Amino acid sequence: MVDTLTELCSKFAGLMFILGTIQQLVPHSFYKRIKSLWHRLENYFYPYVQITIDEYSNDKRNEVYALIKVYLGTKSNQDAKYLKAEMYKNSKSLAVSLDEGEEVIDEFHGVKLKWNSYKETFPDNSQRGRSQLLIEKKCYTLTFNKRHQDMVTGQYLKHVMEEGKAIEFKNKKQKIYSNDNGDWYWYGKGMWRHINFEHPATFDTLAMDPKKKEEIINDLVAFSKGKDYYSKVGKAWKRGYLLYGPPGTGKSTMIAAIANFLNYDIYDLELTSVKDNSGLKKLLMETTSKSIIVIEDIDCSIDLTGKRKKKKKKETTNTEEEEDSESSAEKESNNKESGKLTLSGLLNFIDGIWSACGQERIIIFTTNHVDKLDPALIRRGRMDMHIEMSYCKYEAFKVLAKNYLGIETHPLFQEIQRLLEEIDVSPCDVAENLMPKNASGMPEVCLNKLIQFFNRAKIIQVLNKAKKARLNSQNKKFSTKLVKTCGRLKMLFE
Ligand SMILES: Nc1ncnc2c1ncn2[C@@H]1O[C@H](COP(=O)(O)OP(=O)(O)OP(=O)(O)O)[C@@H](O)[C@H]1O
Ligand SMILES: [Mg+2]
Repeated sequence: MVDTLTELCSKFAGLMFILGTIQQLVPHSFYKRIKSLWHRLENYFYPYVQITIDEYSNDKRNEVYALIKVYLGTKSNQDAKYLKAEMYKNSKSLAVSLDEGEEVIDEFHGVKLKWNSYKETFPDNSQRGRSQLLIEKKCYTLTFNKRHQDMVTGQYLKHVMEEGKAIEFKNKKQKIYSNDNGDWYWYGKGMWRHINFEHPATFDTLAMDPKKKEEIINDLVAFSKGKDYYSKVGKAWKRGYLLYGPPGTGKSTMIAAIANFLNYDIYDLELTSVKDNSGLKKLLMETTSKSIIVIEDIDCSIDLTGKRKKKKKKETTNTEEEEDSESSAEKESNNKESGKLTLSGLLNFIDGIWSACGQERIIIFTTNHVDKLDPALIRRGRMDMHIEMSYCKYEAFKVLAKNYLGIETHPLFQEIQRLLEEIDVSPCDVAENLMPKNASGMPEVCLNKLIQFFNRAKIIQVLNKAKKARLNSQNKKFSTKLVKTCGRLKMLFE
């Protein structure tokens, strides 16, 4: 097909020249007839249209050209002989593209489309007098049959752009941003500074109940594919997750796993560095789509409950929904009066009208004390999914054993399972004990070390319970003795 096309092109270029000559020799009416006949012939013999996409348009890099380049890089493997490989600054992997002079045939809905890559060089006339420089002009051409013009301009080019964007997004290096500007080694201007995000956590390495994990993954997939759904129901395309649980249970690790799963950037929002509500709004406006905004340890970041508590005292009969929304006048006076960050400012940040200034965003709060948080902050709709990160149970232990020791079963697993049912230990502690100190005797050595750790933890937990029980004891003399004994025993085991 391609050879025939090229041949036809050169023949018709010759015929165009003949037509030009005829125009000068014959009367105008006769020429018009010839021309109309010519068009019919042309459509019959050469029914093709060509679209050219230049690398630069109005002296600016043409984004369409860049996306086509990315798209054709994935199509070129079968047809083209000469390819180029380049490493871009913010890309995770090498980008392959068509070399100049190459061509690729793409197929869309059964229609064949021909792409060509060209490069022209010509002298730069603006540099008169000096040794002349050469200017390079690159472009792609897309050639297809005229009868598919609507499909190509309506659907195919849109498809190329979307695919190009998706490939570009998959290859981009993730970044983590911070508003804590005290750290000089972060890059960038404006309110956020960034560095590359290279955390290795994934859902495969995250130790937790497999059912819960699957539920979270499904939720994330539904969210990332939910563009049409969100616009259909009229909701801003964002989702809130509250991660709560004791220290070392994997809340921060989960955030890294989510970011890696979706390939999103992270905005680590340090509330103590935010001056006031308008500062928070500005920060929000500087975040991009496809990102995760994280507020870690929300319970101890800042005292956000004061104002609301006062308000709650005033109101006795309102519903929760009414409690959430302060009247705008009251809000304004609150902000002006204090000139600082308030709970209503944070609520507006999460789901006020400004929160829709970017799309496809996830907001995550983490806390060790979920009961300390203002209910308005974490109500469903704001924090859509509440995820408890709990102490390590047997299923989670198996994931850690696989990650750290590369084993899926072992005779000592039974003992470990029994102990895990009796004690509360964080995955962080289990992981620490599974880390081999040297290569000898693995994995036996590590598992035995873990069992010892569990036994110690069990005794400490029993002693702690006994200590607490003293409070309820009527016999003061006995309880004081018990506390002393517990304290001594605890010291032996810690
Ligand atoms: N569920 C888990 N799966 C895999 N590794 C975990 C898990 N929980 C903890 N770890 C390990 O323990 C370390 C600490 O975990 P992490 O920082 O995620 O805990 P956290 O819940 O955020 O704790 P904190 O409440 O103190 O912030 C991690 O580096 C990771 O190696
Ligand atoms: Mg953490």
